[in-house]
Amino acid sequence: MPDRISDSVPAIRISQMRVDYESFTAVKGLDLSIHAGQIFGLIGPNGAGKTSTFKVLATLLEPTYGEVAIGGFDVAEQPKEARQVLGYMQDLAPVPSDLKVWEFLDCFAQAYGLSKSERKARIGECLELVELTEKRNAFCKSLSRGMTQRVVLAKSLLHSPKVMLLDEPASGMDPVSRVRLREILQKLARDGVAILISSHILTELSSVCTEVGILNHGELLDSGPTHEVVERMSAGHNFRGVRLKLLESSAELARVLDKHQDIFDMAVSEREIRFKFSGTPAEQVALLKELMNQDFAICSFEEIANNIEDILLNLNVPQSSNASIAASPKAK
Ligand SMILES: Nc1ncnc2c1ncn2[C@@H]1O[C@H](COP(=O)(O)OP(=O)(O)OP(=O)(O)O)[C@@H](O)[C@H]1O
Repeated sequence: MPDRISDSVPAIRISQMRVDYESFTAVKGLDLSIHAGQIFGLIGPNGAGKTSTFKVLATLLEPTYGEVAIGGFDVAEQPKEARQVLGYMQDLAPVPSDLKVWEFLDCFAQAYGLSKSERKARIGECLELVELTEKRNAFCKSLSRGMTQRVVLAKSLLHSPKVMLLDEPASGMDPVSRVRLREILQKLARDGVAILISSHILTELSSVCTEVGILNHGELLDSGPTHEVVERMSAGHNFRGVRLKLLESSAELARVLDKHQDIFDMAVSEREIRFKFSGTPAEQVALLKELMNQDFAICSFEEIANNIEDILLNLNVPQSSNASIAASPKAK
């Protein structure tokens, strides 16, 4: 098959893509271009439309509207060709527990049309890449969740794809596997593979991605080099993020904080409270003194920098009953 990816043809091109589920629009007019060698991180809270976007790119879901091409092949009109250039690692992909690792990989290698000798060599290379060579004869069911994720990654790489789609690949991985994943992605990118990755582990994502995009309610709010996006999204904020940790239930303290006029967007969990504080530094000192004078078991009071995690936190308005929220700074 001719290699259609070049400097002028993006590896992934999404133009005005919309995804509707009956009357609900999950993705609203998305535009995105990702080139060979790029690692692009799609960041967004639950329900932002990340998986819907990945499913369209992986030819598993037709977009309602718009044009989507992988390696120059339109996913709706040339899905077979597109599939040959893409590798898709879905969020927590199941693996058959009664197969050995090499048998599982061999099934997919056969489906990709590799000959017996090619299959053997390629399975060996992919297992080496994900550092699971010694698990070749192990049963899939005996692997940890992190190792299973790495086997799924090896499976997605069997046909040497030019485009990799990884939806939440780090979920379930231990820290060592995550570092390994980062190294593998960087190596693939150096070899010219275009990578689209989504994750909730944002610190991991920002350190590996060349660019990021912030998706919320199906709309791309911003995209570009990571530090530029963080700067733009944080610009004009006249508040600081604060995180309080407690040794006891945070409910009573949350009630006190909720009455404070400079505190908003409060998110409360069992022993932690996060909120935004719009007061001056002197007012922050006064708040801290006031809290210390009361009988709360506060073990830390920490300012959270405006990083990509805060941006996501700002977008992700909690809906659960254990979170109380005020949408904007309270009127003074
Ligand atoms: N088959 C479906 N039918 C109806 N609505 C759906 C369907 N699949 C997804 N949705 C809705 O579309 C929206 C986007 O879902 P999607 O899974 O793409 O988001 P996401 O960013 O991947 O979220 P998460 O991180 O929770 O997986 C959500 O509101 C979801 O409930």
